[in-house]
Amino acid sequence: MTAGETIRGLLELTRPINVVAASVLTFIGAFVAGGVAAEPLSVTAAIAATGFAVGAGNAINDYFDREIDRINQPGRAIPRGAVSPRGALGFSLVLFGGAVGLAITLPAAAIAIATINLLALVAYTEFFKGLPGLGNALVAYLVGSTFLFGAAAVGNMGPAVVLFVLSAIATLTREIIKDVEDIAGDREEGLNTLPIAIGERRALQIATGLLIVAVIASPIPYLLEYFGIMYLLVVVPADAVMLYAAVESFDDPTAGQSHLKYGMFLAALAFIVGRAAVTIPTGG
Ligand SMILES: CC(C)=CCC/C(C)=C/CC/C(C)=C/CC/C(C)=C/COC[C@H](O)COP(=O)(O)O
Ligand SMILES: CC(C)=CCC/C(C)=C/CC/C(C)=C/CC/C(C)=C/COP(=O)(O)OP(=O)(O)O
Ligand SMILES: [Mg+2]
Repeated sequence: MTAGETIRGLLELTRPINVVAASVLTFIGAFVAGGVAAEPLSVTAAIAATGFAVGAGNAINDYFDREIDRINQPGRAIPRGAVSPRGALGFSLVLFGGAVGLAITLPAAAIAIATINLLALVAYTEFFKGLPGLGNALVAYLVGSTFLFGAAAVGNMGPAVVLFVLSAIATLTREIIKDVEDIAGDREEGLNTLPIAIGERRALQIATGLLIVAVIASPIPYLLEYFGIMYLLVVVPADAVMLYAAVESFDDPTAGQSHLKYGMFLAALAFIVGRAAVTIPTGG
């Protein structure tokens, strides 16, 4: 294995797209709280802390999942031999250290969220992933919490709560679909995920029902005047993509979970566009 292949493998472990996406969500949390200009250093530290934390969480997940991934995802960095298990674990611990070093510079509420999240990231794969729905709910909380984390960094968490709920529900839907996709390896490893516990079709029905709730609730940020009409013009297509992806997952969970992620990214863009177009003063 060359040094270049190892470095590429380490980068892959972080899942850079997720690192960037989650960091953007943290920025959005601070942005909708109206505090980016007032607290640029805190916002920067929060964004960087999120990036380190997500990279660390993904890397340690692949470390703990290395046997499952030999079945489910043999092309990943550890199963294909680009990074050793010990190397992946050590890399994740360095990234966790970076997240802690940045998070402790933030206000108390942000430190509290980061502490909960960092502990959850370490505990997820070993203790929660194999519990029907609980592991999915924990990842959903983690994704949603990025909005709260960014808002807490600037001291105004109100507007971020709605974004927390919408993104957590959509993520819960996607996590259930991903468990349907991974059912073979998860069953081999004795994990009791939701599709294994209640059946694939029932799990997909629950996932789709949850997403419908989130889609119905998606106009709320506009109705609460957090976002302007531009938000609706972008979130409605995002809702359509997410609903299509959920229905698609009944026949093709791999395509469904992938397209659902695109819809979620478009919804995140709707949050940015919706807020940017608004001059409504934020409270607090
Ligand atoms: C109805 C409505 C308006 C919903 C809002 C949807 C929204 C904005 C969701 C945010 C989702 C997002 C952009 C998450 C960032 C990426 C991330 C950290 C995802 C969590 O990763 C866990 C996942 O299991 C990793 O697997 P994979 O994505 O396949 O690498
Ligand atoms: C705001 C702070 C301090 C932290 C944010 C933490 C966030 C947003 C985490 C996002 C969710 C995440 C990266 C979870 C890590 C574990 C993970 C990758 C779960 C999903 O993995 P599996 O269920 O094993 O499925 P795959 O590995 O096949 O994707
Ligand atoms: Mg995994």
